[in-house]
Amino acid sequence: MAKVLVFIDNPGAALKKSSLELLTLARSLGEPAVAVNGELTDAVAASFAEYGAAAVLRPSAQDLNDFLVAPKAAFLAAAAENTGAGVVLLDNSPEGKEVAARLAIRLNAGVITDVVSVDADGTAHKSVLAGSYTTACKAKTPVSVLTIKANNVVPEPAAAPSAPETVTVEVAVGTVPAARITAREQKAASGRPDLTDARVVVAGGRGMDGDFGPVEELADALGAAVGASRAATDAGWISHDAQVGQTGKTVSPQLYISAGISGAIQQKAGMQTSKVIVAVNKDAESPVFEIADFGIIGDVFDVLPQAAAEIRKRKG
Ligand SMILES: Cc1cc2nc3c(=O)[nH]c(=O)nc-3n(C[C@H](O)[C@H](O)[C@H](O)COP(=O)(O)OP(=O)(O)OC[C@H]3O[C@@H](n4cnc5c(N)ncnc54)[C@H](O)[C@@H]3O)c2cc1C
Repeated sequence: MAKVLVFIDNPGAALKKSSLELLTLARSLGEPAVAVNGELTDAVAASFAEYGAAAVLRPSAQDLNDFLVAPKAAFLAAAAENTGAGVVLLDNSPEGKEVAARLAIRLNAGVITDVVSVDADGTAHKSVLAGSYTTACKAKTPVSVLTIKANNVVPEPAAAPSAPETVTVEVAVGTVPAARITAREQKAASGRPDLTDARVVVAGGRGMDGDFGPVEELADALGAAVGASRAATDAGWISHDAQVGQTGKTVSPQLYISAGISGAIQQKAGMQTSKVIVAVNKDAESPVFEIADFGIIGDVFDVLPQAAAEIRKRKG
């Protein structure tokens, strides 16, 4: 059976849904093992067993978080060699992609990013050129490194839990050329889900005219993350972190509500793999309606508050 290695970086107190998705995908491709950096809580270890991991690999060095990505790639390369993995799966975050690239160089492996699904034979599917094409691609190398977009796999525990063995992997951090982190500042938490992992995203554009209140109100009614077009972030109405699109974040939620956004190709590039797209725009000719599953021709300042009120009412 093919060996599949999943990289989980600093899982925290409990595994994120995107990590459970990686473990579920790994099981569909072969026998999964997990390389974990950072603290490993009992709850996280229990999830590894629940999701059928055969082994949990830990770095010998405890200070990987003191550096930028290079030592993490070194750890993962050693873990891949230890397990004989033919496929390595990482999340599709900017850091995940950078680790993937460095890992691929170390393993002489093909790397495919922005993957939305993987066939049993290792063929990966992704959309390219600002979402204009969907492609199927397969690495020709013995090892392939894939970064997987969140929200494209339904997390499912294994039929029977495993009893993963714990393996310590030697990582000589001192021999890896790496930049040391000298200071960190915690970002204020919004209380909303992370944009790239969220199951529901409510995004606003220039049509919000400087007032993101209705977007935030609807997002909170739905337990959603808040996104934005570049027009809105460039105008300073909301932080650049919220930008969705070619030069912003790529999201793939179950539901994407687009409010006062025209649907330019650079915006579509970041959200068109969403499962259901609902567009609210007062211009019936707006290109966003070409990709929307449901369209509401109306003013965001009428539609969004009504939707939020109705959702709150139904939630009780
Ligand atoms: C290299 C490059 C990279 C880019 N990267 C990105 C990116 O990552 N993400 C991104 O989003 N853009 C990106 N852009 C910009 C992109 O081309 C568009 O300019 C941008 O997406 C437009 O944002 P918008 O839809 O909010 O604004 P507009 O195109 O101005 O659309 C506003 C929409 O709101 C509607 N509207 C106005 N008032 C209301 C109202 N009261 N109620 C309902 N609807 C209303 C209008 O009918 C219109 O359709 C990039 C551009 C370039 C050149």
